[in-house]
Amino acid sequence: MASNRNGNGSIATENGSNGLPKITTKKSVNGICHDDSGPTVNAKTIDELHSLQKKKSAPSTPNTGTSTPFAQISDQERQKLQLQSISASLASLTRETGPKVVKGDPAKNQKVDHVHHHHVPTPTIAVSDSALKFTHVLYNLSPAELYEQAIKYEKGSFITSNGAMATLSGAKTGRSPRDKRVVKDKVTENELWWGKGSPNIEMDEETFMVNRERAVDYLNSLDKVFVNDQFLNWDPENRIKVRIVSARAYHSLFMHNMCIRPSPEELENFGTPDFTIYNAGKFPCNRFTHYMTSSTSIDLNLARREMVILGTQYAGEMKKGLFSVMHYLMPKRQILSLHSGSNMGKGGDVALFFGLSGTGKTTLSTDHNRYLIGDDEHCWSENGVSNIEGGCYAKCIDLSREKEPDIWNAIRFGTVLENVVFDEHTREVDYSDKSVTENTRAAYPIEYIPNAKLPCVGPHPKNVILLACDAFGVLPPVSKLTLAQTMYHFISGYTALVAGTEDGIKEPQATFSACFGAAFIMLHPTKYAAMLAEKMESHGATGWLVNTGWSGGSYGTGNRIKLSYTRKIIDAIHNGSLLGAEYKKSEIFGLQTPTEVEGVPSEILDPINAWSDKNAYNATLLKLGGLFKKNFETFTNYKIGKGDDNLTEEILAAGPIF
Ligand SMILES: Nc1ncnc2c1ncn2[C@@H]1O[C@H](COP(=O)(O)OP(=O)(O)OP(=O)(O)O)[C@@H](O)[C@H]1O
Ligand SMILES: O=C([O-])CC(=O)C(=O)O
Ligand SMILES: [Ca+2]
Ligand SMILES: [Mn+2]
Repeated sequence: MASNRNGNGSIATENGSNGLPKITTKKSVNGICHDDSGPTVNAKTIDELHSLQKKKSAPSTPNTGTSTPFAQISDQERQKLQLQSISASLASLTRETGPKVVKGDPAKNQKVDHVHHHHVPTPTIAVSDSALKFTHVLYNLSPAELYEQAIKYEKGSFITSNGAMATLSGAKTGRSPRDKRVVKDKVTENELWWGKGSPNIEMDEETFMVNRERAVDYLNSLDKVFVNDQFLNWDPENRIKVRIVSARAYHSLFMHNMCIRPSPEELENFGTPDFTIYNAGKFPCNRFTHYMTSSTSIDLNLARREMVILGTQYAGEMKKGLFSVMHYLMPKRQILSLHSGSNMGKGGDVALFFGLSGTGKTTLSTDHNRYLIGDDEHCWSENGVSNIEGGCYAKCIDLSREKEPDIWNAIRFGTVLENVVFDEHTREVDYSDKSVTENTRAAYPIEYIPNAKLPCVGPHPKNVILLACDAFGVLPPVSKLTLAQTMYHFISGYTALVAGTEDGIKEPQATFSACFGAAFIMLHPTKYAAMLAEKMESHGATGWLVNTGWSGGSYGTGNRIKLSYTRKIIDAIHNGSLLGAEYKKSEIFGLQTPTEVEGVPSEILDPINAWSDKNAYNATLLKLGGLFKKNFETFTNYKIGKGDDNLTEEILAAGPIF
């Protein structure tokens, strides 16, 4: 039983007189007793040990060349300018002083030496508590740092078994389109789309400033705020610099993942942002303020290049708010902004996937056999397509490893998992659980998808796929479109909205949303449609309508078309085989429907065959046709494109006829 550690030479045992091992210690050479002989730690105190654990981040890239305005300045000077810029973002516009802005975590109790504060001698009467206060800025933290912040300070933040960070977005688990307002001024009054059908609900400049000050005051009242400086758009000529000021590590990590991440060098030379978001999250707007109809307000001021968020913590609001900004800025440069996914085949063929929320943009653009350019927001310029974002935002309700392996594997360290339910002990996520919401989401950097195309740009699209999740179950699983039909369906933007993404919608229902994203467009839909028609025509792209919704009956009776069938249909579009298939023309909608698609049962290709009640099918088809017609009435007075009226007339004739 006696143990021997003679190999170490410090303790030897032998049986003593009482039967117990007798402990003898071997005298060491210098007379000092060691309890181990391994290498010792290079610290004399615990504090010293802790300081050894963290080494300074790699210093910013060496200053070579003189091309940048910052090239000649010292590190200290650059830090000062950066802090000055953030301080300017956070400055109150109604008070002359405060808060003082300092970089770093307040919990670390560092000495506040590099304070930036304009030293205007102020009469004592103007001194306020807010002027005396420090706001700590957590600037472009890393995912690991943001995890620690979230877990320490934000209730509902947990690490799941796959390494992702689970968070709760609070009372709002989807966007609030009825609370999104745009400042109507001399310029935007004429430039933007206002009135019926438009997402742009007006507010005035004065009210915007009231809300802005409310958000800034709230953010400054906190011990610390998060600031992200990042980019939008992978097209280097049309890149936009954005700054996001927020109250939560969750929001900072979400935007870290969703926007394009600057390199350390790009961050050094960031300068002044082109657009700033003030996200006050849970802090509500004031119902006594003009225009406010709830405690939530998302306010866009294009002249000031600012957005204010009050009373919602749903992170998608920031992503889609910036998308609206791009829908304004890009068309001014003759660039088309698109609510679409995009991927590219090995041979360089690019496809666009349009569709409203939940129709399959992310699911179908994430394709193991193709390069992912992006899953949700793109630009189409003279040079081809470019992703606006640096990450993906996938729905994860009922997510399965088998059906969506790349998305499944992208959920790991660094990924934000919104509103999912997990086992309290194992921390394994149950993707089928809708207890918090149906709209559970994963936000991950695009490089988490193994075949992401980096940089996220590609040549001109060959196929333009319009996705509709038809809850009526009467649209064919796939049809080939003429250019006029493509425009008709693009302007209509039909789907059966799947529950959850827009706050308050619980059941699928037929929805029309112009350009497959009326909630985000800023100009009249026909402006985007004309640009799309022009681009598709000059680059010879083919339009397709794919129903990712119901077959064999409406929602409730039929079933959603199997994802594996839809994937086969998409494959046949990509590889060109569907272009040469045999087609027949459908009733009412006049859609060209193939009679065969490899890997898909032919009886579902003509939807009537999948319905047992043919009369019900015909009645439902007519009903949907009527809804399309009625929706299109608002567009009949608009002309599309320049020159003659041919395209406009063709588009009007490309809808259902009965
Ligand atoms: N036949 C099908 N085709 C596509 N998606 C399907 C199909 N059947 C079921 N689904 C499911 O529908 C959902 C499609 O959601 P997806 O995230 O792709 O939407 P999205 O168009 O990207 O929306 P958003 O703009 O809100 O991000 C996924 O959960 C997917 O698993
Ligand atoms: O904005 C969101 O919350 C999700 C999304 O992508 C969309 O609705 O199109
Ligand atoms: Ca998506
Ligand atoms: Mn989207």
